Amino acid sequence: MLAGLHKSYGDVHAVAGVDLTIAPGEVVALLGPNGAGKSTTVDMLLGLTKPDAGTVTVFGASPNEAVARGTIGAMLQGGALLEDATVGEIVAMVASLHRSPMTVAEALRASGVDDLADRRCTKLSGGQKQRVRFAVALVSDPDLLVLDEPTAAMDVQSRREFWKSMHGFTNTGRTVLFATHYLEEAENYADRVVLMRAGRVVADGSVAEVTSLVAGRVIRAVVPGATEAALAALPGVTEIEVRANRAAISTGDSDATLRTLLSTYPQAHDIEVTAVGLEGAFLSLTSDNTAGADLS
Ligand SMILES: Nc1ncnc2c1ncn2[C@@H]1O[C@H](COP(=O)(O)OP(=O)(O)OP(=O)(O)O)[C@@H](O)[C@H]1O
Repeated sequence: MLAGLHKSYGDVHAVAGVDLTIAPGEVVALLGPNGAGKSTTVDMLLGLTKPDAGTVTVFGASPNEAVARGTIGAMLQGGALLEDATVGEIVAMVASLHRSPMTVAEALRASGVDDLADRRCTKLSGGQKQRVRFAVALVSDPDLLVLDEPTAAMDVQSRREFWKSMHGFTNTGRTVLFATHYLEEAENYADRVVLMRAGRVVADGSVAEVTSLVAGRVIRAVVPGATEAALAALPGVTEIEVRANRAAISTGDSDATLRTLLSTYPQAHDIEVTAVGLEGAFLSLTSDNTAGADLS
């Protein structure tokens, strides 16, 4: 779907060779630190930005054709809403631009704003505005929904409700690509995670696959008498962090590390071993000294 995409802004190579094929029905989370190139990728997918090189195909058509046919619905960061119109009027106006839209009532219900139909957009909270943008994205009854940080302005409760609405949409077998900074949203709602850094895809797979790219576990313990250098020399250790008197020992082989730790420092206590989660994988794979890893 996205092949060999490149986009530069002056000296900034915002997207530096992205290839991504998304199968119908997949729910894909696009993750990456600020400036990784997520929004630029989304903008090219929607035909809002022209790539310097590479191609974008959406269900066999160009992005502009797909948007015109209503096969893509998009919800962008801070997309403008007509201030003087009511929620119902805005959704109806967008519906009128499409050939086979949902009814306005359906779109409002599916995005959880049916009680706000008569409210003017100036009178909406940030989270409510996001849900109206969601209704606008849904009303064409798209096969692919593209969302750029959809829950950015929402509180915890609104986010939960938003994802409940989304679930109703994805249950019907539609495809979704969403960019997010909330790792738990990727963990909870995506079938697949695409992690970007500096304009490239550095990991692509299920949450379990991406997490397992960062081999290892973290052993936390109080180890009286041990120096940082001595702990770093234990087998399998990749990183050491000591805070107060507690060491966090990252390791690619927690069994070997722990065996040697206990035989060398039998006085070690308060020992905890935890797996590196998606957050650990995210931090490790997007840090400056990491080479790319692609599971696809
Ligand atoms: N219109 C533009 N003009 C100049 N530089 C741009 C433009 N749009 C994006 N960039 C630059 O391209 C790079 C990628 O930006 P992009 O917005 O795609 O990242 P992102 O991953 O979406 O970041 P964020 O998480 O902060 O939204 C950044 O360095 C950004 O400053």
